[in-house]
Amino acid sequence: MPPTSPAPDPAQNAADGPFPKAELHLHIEGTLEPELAFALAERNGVTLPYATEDELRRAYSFSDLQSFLNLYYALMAVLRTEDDFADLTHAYLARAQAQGVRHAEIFFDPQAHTARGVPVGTVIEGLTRALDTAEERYGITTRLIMCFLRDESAESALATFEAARPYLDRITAVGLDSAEVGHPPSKFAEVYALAREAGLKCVAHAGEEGPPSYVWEALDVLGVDRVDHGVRCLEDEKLVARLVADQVPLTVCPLSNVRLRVIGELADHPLPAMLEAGLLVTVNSDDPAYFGGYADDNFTAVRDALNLDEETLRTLARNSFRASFLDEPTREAYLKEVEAHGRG
Ligand code: HPA
Ligand SMILES: [Zn+2]
Repeated sequence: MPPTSPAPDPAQNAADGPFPKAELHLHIEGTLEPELAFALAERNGVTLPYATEDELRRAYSFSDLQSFLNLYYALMAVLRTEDDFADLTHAYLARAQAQGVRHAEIFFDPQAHTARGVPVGTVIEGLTRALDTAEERYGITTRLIMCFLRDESAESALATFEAARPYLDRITAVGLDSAEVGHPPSKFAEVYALAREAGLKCVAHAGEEGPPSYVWEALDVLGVDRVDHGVRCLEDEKLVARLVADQVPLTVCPLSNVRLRVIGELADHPLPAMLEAGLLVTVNSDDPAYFGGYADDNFTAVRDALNLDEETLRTLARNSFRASFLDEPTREAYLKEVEAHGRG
């Protein structure tokens, strides 16, 4: 099946097109667009509880993180084979390319698939088959981040890590996602220690719906290299000081924050205050098929809602590469592209 065609917005940014950027907070399962969901459902003989793509789209109205997760996990029923995961990834890469994404560090949720009888090897082989073509076909370098579902047990995370051991050479980092409140980072101290011992980087969702104490735990118990979301850090002055002092990157997802009601309106988003405080903030799309926009759609939305100027967008683009897990020469090459963008 060919990847779905990208839907670029020609009005974006100036004549130079979208800023070159890295996407650091992107759940590949959250890029499953309704048309691909229906196509895969048909291919795999899966019946979706929605008659049409429009009916499915009408379900994209969320009251909080859990209400989104319920649909996110339900739709994954259509992802069964290596081809499915490869097609999903090609569709994302084509869209990302049109949005100026030059580097993508991509989350996946193995437990959401193994729980349905899809082996972790099928998932990783499918994803990496597409990712192995990404540089040549789309001009995008990539990394893969394996996430543990925090509302599952610590034992399940450990078993997942062991099942993925044969594939660790394809994986750059581990992450932590799903329902946050009631599932603090410290629950996963043991599996994060194993991941670090195996030479992996560590990230974790914290401070999206959960309190600042979860961000402290992600830093001090899990030893994360980046915090995903982290917007609730602003409730704790000492935490902000720590994040600034150590320049711990925060992968903020503005359209996601509004759709999941973490923030009232985009115009009230604390992104400018976070930049002003000296935090190493990046802008990302999280689950773009569900939240109304891919990487540059998020850049454009915050620019318009918060009146950000070109130099602030350049800072966000620069931060995205600074916060990435790229090797230094590649990072420097991308940073040069950011500086040159829009300057003839
Ligand atoms: O925004 C998110 N938060 C937590 N878990 C998730 N899994 C997919 N998206 C998210
Ligand atoms: Zn996320």
